[in-house]
Amino acid sequence: MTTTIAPRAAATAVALHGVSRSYGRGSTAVRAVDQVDVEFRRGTWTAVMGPSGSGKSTLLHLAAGLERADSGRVLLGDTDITAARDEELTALRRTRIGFVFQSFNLIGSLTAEQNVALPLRLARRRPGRSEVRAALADVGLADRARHRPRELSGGQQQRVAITRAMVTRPEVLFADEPTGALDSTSARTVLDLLRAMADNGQSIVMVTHDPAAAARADGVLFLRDGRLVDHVTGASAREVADRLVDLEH
Ligand SMILES: Nc1ncnc2c1ncn2[C@@H]1O[C@H](COP(=O)(O)OP(=O)(O)OP(=O)(O)O)[C@@H](O)[C@H]1O
Repeated sequence: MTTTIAPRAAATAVALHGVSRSYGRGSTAVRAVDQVDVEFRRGTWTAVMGPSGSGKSTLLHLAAGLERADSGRVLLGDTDITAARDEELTALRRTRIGFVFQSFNLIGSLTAEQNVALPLRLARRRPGRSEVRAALADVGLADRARHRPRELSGGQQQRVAITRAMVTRPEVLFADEPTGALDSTSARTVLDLLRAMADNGQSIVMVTHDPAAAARADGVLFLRDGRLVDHVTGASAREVADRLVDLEH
């Protein structure tokens, strides 16, 4: 009989070890992320919060391989992405990572289904229309497949953007303020979708300013001045808001 022991890294979707990133030089240098150690566990949804300029977006970009660390190591599963060459990083971002933005970043001249099919085309896969339609139907947009972004509400556009990010079945979905441009009803629809995805085992890392959004995640990390200062699980929106106010003073 063979016993398979899962490697330790299998439980970790993304890990940052001693990661730092500065911008500028000399007296104007800013240490946006300062010696951060964190592990994002597979199948969990983590919110990243902190005052403005605390390094949230930089941390997200480093974890997603959109920016390179000055020092330290970033591991996606057991792949050290800090050691990856540019073309490896590009390939990895196309296949193993999904990213959604506050401003949706859909291509205005393409329909919803063409936007969703794009990552498959970039990964040189011929997208089947039924696969794309089914993915849109899963997020309640079966009847919007032929619409262009300007013909969709903000919440619908963000659901298309999430579907596009997920179509390659990435190991981790990164989201930078995914509800920042939405009214509260649309925001709730998007958060419900992210919650359902996490409940299905999707790893999600999300930057947000909204305590109500953070409270939907499994855990919340708090940054201040580029450093990780706290981690809470099971906190209510009020508790998250209170913690944030503490950090801003
Ligand atoms: N490309 C850049 N060039 C120079 N400085 C930068 C750059 N990107 C970020 N910074 C600086 O790094 C620090 C962290 O920025 P970052 O955008 O990561 O913070 P944040 O917590 O996401 O902020 P916000 O909540 O306002 O979006 C800030 O002081 C910012 O001015």
